[in-house]
Amino acid sequence: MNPEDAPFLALTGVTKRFGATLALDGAALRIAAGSVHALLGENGAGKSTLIKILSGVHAPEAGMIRLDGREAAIASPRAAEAMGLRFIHQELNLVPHFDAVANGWIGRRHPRRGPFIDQRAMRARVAEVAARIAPDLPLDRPAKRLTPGQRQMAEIVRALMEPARLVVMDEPTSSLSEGEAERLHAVVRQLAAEGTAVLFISHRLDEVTALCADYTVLRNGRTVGSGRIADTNRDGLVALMSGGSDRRQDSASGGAKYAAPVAVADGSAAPRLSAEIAFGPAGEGIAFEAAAGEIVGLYGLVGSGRSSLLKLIWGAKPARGRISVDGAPLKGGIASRVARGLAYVPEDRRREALAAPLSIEASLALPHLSDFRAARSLPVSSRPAIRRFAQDVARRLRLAAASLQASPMTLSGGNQQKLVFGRWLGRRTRVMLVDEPTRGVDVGAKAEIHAELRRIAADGAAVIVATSDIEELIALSTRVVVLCAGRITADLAADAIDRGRIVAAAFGHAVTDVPPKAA
Ligand SMILES: Nc1ncnc2c1ncn2[C@@H]1O[C@H](COP(=O)(O)OP(=O)(O)OP(=O)(O)O)[C@@H](O)[C@H]1O
Repeated sequence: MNPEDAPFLALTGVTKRFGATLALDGAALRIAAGSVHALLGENGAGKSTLIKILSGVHAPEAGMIRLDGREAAIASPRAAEAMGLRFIHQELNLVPHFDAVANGWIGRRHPRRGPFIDQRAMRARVAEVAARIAPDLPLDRPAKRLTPGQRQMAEIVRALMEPARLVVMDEPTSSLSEGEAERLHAVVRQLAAEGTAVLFISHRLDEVTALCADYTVLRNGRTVGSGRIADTNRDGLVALMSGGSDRRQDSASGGAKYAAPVAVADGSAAPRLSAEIAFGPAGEGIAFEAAAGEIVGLYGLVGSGRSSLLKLIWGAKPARGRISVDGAPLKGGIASRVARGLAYVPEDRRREALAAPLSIEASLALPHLSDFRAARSLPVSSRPAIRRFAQDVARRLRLAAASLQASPMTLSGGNQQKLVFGRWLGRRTRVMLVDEPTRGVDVGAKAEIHAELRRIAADGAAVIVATSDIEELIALSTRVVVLCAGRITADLAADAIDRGRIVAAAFGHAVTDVPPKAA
């Protein structure tokens, strides 16, 4: 930020402790009016905690907040709202059954006509805001039937119903397709041009350097750098975030040795995984295969079926048809699939993976407790074995946790993602199904998760990764399968993987598997 840009909002010396964890340790943040400001830091650095202090959810133990140069107390979310501060959280807060109009008016005084609520005035106000930033948003459709990109827009419309001075967006593009993310970037630029500051949290450094004017980096709860994006670059930001440590090398040395509950390759010629199942809107069917050692990237727009396909193979949804591993059909539910060497990392880590009231340690061991039997014949698990496993996973993925006995809910978002992934490390896996493996995960941990996936494939598993991050898809996959409305529209071998083909296929254009033309 230029010295001449007087910050309209300045936080200094902000400190916040959760039990033994010092989440913020004298952090500072200065935001200029109308600036797009990036808040950066590794998982657990304190970004969400700082946001929650700004939004009046947490009270800091020390520090000062100044608004327009005057000390301000943000005692509650309502106080933050009154100051013109708006928050768009990672887990969106729309009521699923309400449309954009009803959602826009939640918590506000509805316009009245005599004793009645004036529905027409309600709609007109929301339509007026939407016309500025999201003219295509269907205002009368329930939030649950909107795409993730439309839901983001509905949230932003709601945030702008009253004049806003700052809109805070916590990883807003992590579940958006490329086109939707570009649309959101355009809205961010427009807000800034109109004088509204945007505080933008993202682990995608390419988008940060393209979109943001200023940055602040947090590490271990402290502000370790801030300035103009134009005066730095990606490497400079990564060095600030990590403190200069090269985590990739560290993680490569880890190698867990646990009981191998599943016999590996039996030498049969059958593909590691094959599925011929009813699929698609009319149940027309899909045929999908993956070989040992492959990393198959699954790509598709929202509604294409990539997450459903993984759930069917995993057994979380009943499938009609035949799914085989090494030529032998899968029978039974999830437990028998785990015993056959399947592993699954779900997209929605909160709902599907972290709901149980368990410690981090127990939650890591949960999907395959029988691996930790005290003795083969005893149906009880060995706590020391679980502890050793948890400690090793925490070390390999650099899980930032005050204690492995704490609840997973005390972990930062990115560290929760490491937990649901880390569950499957050190096991002999035949088929690894992963949905959005690095959503919300910082750059260093992303490289570690990719390295683990490559190692799992090299050990003989078929790895299938659904991702909406096209850079990740291209970097990680040895083959790319694109789905559109429940049909496979492209199956690209390694030398045919190409961004243009992938995007065309995602929109339903059939693409043939030909190698790209030489330049
Ligand atoms: N309610 C809580 N109880 C205990 N510890 C917490 C709580 N909320 C956050 N923490 C801890 O505070 C630290 C900072 O977490 P925070 O969520 O602010 O990180 P973050 O920078 O937003 O990370 P991410 O990029 O993963 O979202 C972490 O060590 C986290 O485990």
